[in-house]
Amino acid sequence: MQRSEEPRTPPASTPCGCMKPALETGNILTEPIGYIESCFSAKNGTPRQPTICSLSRACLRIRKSVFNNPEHSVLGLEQFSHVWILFVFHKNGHLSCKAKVQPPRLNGTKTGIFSTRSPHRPNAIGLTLAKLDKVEGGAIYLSGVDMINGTPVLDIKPYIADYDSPQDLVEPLDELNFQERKQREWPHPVHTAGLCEPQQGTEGFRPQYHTTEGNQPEDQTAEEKYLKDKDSAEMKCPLSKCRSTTADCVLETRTNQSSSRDGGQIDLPRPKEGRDRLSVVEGDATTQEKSSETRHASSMGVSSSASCVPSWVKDSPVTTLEVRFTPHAEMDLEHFSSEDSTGVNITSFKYFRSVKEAKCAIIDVLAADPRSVYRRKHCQDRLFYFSMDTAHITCWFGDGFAEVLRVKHTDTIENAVGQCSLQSASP
Ligand SMILES: C[S@@+](CC[C@H](N)C(=O)[O-])C[C@H]1O[C@@H](n2cnc3c(N)ncnc32)[C@H](O)[C@@H]1O
Repeated sequence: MQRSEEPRTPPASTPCGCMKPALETGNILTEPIGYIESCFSAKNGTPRQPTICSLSRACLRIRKSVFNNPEHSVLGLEQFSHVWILFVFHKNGHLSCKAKVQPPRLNGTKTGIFSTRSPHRPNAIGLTLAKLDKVEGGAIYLSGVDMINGTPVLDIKPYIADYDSPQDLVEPLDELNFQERKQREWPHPVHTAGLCEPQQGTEGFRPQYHTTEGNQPEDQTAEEKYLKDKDSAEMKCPLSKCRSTTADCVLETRTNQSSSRDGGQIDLPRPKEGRDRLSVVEGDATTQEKSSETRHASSMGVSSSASCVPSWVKDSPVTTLEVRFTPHAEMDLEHFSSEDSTGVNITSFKYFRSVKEAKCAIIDVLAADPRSVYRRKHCQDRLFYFSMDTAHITCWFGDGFAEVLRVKHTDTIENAVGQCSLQSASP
């Protein structure tokens, strides 16, 4: 990482001479709330994002050193379907990072670190949205993860679509809107009271297009927010194809979330009530507010509640691969399943529930091409190995496909390695 003129750690004392507590300077000593137990033992072959492999499972046990009664800390969490996980990329190998990186999806082209999800960042912190399968005591069972076994977890937070997900997914910014956004002048700095405010840099500036009218989510009642969001979602969606589906999406989200909220402070209307309510609100909304919102949205090319991504994320130059299994590999996989004395089918997997699941997970991982850019470009003829659960997979890549050659139990691999080292150690 390059050194800048500024000290890396902000001074601990303020202009008035008083000492700033570590928290105020952004220096916090973290303590993992737990460590991930996951089906991935190494970085190689671990999905780059949680959405790649929905069958990748993990468990997080809240440590007793953090809370005497870990189960108290996860009370109510079971009512949510997904959770954000903040974790440390503890296997980065080094703490350095570069300002520009080559994300695998860009296949060699560089872009700024902060426009990527690269693990090699100034603070090696990862963020994953995982599916919450169940909560048992102080243990949280997850699926759709991209973290390796032993990953230290700093925090978990419930995923709340209303807060965390812009409702309308739109196409990438077209060139015209992109240029317009680049040239757009930012408003004057917003000065906040207090002696200890940041003095320089872009802190304190707010891009206009992020400013929304009215209250922040936390200040609103659930109903206000429901009605406003619903209203604006319908109004702002710039794509006609979104327009027809937005209402149902929004209602669906709320239907799904209503059970979770019943346990909390927020009480949302039931779907039917929601629909009835909707028509009333549409009539209530002031034309003035609507038109200014619409104008603002169209000047940006996107609505203020919409999200957009660059085309390299959406349509990566790296193609999805076809995944094949040799007959040998198919046979290997079958060996993971057997019948116990009572005729019940059992598997020797820890996380997968069947051979079929394991096969699906392997396909998901390989279809996304898990190779690094370097490997993709310079080591095409080399075998690729990775582990998932108790399976050690050997494969190779051809033009547009990946072929699984062998699937062995990790125990047999470890035994073989152990025997080799014993042999080489013997005189
Ligand atoms: C591209 S990162 C994305 C992680 C997270 N979803 C994010 O956006 O911050 C995912 C990759 O990080 C690597 N990884 C996972 N757990 C790690 C750990 N504990 N230490 C270092 N690298 C890790 C794996 O190679 C995985 O493919």
